[in-house]
Amino acid sequence: MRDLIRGAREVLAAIWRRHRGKTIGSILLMVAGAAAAPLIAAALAVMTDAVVAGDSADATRAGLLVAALAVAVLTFAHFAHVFYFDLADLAELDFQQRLIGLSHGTAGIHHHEDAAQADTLSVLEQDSRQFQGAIEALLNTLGLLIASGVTAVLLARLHPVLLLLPLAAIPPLLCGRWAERRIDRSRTAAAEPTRVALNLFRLATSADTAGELRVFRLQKELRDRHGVLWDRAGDRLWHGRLTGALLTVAGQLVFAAAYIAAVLLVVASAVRGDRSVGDVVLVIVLAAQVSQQVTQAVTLLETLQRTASTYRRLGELETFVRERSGGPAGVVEPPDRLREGITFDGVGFTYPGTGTAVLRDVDLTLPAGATVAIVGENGAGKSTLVKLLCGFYRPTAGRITVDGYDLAGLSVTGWRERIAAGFQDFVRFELVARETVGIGDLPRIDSSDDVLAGLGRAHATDVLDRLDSGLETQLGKSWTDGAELSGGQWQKLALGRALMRPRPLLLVLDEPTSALDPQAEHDLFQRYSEQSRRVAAGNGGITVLVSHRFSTVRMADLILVVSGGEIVERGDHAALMAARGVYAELFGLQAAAYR
Ligand SMILES: Nc1ncnc2c1ncn2[C@@H]1O[C@H](COP(=O)(O)OP(=O)(O)OP(=O)(O)O)[C@@H](O)[C@H]1O
Repeated sequence: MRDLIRGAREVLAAIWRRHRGKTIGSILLMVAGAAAAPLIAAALAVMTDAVVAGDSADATRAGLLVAALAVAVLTFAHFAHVFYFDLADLAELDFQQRLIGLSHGTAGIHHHEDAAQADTLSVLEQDSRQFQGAIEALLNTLGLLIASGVTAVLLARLHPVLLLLPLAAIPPLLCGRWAERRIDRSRTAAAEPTRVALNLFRLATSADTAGELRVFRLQKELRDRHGVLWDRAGDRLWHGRLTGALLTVAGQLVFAAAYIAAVLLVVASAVRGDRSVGDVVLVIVLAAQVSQQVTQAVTLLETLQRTASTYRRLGELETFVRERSGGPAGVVEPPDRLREGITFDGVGFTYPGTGTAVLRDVDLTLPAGATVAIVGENGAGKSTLVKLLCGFYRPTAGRITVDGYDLAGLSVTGWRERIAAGFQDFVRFELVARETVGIGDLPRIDSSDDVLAGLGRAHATDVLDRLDSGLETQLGKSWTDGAELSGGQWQKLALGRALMRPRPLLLVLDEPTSALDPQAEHDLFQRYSEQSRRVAAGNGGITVLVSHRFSTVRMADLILVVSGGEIVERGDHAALMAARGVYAELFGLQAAAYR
């Protein structure tokens, strides 16, 4: 029950936040329409008695009242629906914006990498389409309460025992709630196979995968796996829905028995002459309305229960995100320039939900103004170091300090404003080219000069030569006239985006040039590091580059070799070569391969 009230409160609060006038208007229409319905029964009874008594004036007046009430019910309901559609859109907008905030408005990304929370997010995404029904259900419930009140008064006037009739509504209500809970459990159980099946579907229908799927002849395999998962999800849903339907029917049967008893009670007393014909009409119509009200209540409660589950899930996810954020949000503004650098002090890290530390006892300083390269085998922990630097996760041991300030205590927004990053799995934002690059520094997105400067720093202005309208060209296959780019071209734009901010305190480049050829990558970083040294002399900014290409890495001021979650070697190229350790060996192997 608490869940139900919370769900109803959340929906009402959402529409109230978005549009008070429409919320009030829809409630008034609903109340008026709801009260009119049972009054029709009373007016019908008066009309019947007037007809039986041969009083044509009274019969006409009552008849006109019946007509007026019927018109009111129909028109109010119609206008109320217009409001529902609008309010449902507003509630959906409110919910989706909360979901976006939860999904990407947080400092950390742990909820995206936890399977259970990913399931919850996927169910919530689907649930965000249900507000049409939720708003209607909520307002209809308010109307139903009023209609039931008026009906109860009319029934009590006929015979006090008839007041028990709504009590017979309790079994169907309870059964309806049990049914909804059962269905909800089956939806949760089906969430994982549904999510994986949808991922497979996207994989099997995406243009990006077309080549590999053909070469490896994966079409049948994917279709089979997709089918198996879909069947598994379907089975779980089917059992839930079937049990739910059986429970609902059982509850309805109890009410049907009570309905028949109520009508028989008044008919018997009318036969004895204790009641008028109008009373019989009244009880038949009212009992039918009670039946309708009960059926409606069950359906409404099911819908409200579903809405309540949606908000419960949203609340659980919010709690998860809050609790796993690793402590209170930092408030200290980061410095405008770095004097000392960024220091890792005994840093260890274990991904949530796993038992193995992927970083152990990392002690290191990234000096202000330096270009730092991180190398190491796959899975060594390079990207994890980067994620900690960006503040996506907090260390599970030790701390990271920025000029002596604990990174965990720095304002997330402030830190994000002072860093820039380019990742290997960059996003192909299908916007116009200027925006695709410009979103790297939102306040300057409209400045073509600034966007060109970012592209210049990334040595990526040549991508524009292929675009009909230059910076204003719409990019992406989703648009009819959108220009499609090669993987390397998309990556160059992503690099331009990463370099939009001219003076970041920390620039992280996690294999951002993997789609470029080694020579192009080498040339790019040669020129980039010259520029960045000039900029770094001003604000002490640090560039961190993760790369597997030693020809690029060698120009860094400091090279870190990561292995098994530890820094096993550190120094510049000359020092590491002289040490004849892992770095020297790997450098020698790669150089020989290119010879
Ligand atoms: N979200 C995650 N949840 C659990 N474990 C993870 C997660 N991401 C990475 N790992 C594990 O952490 C370890 C380090 O991964 P990381 O991505 O930091 O390696 P990397 O050095 O960047 O590798 P690569 O060169 O392949 O990109 C790996 O063993 C990986 O399986």
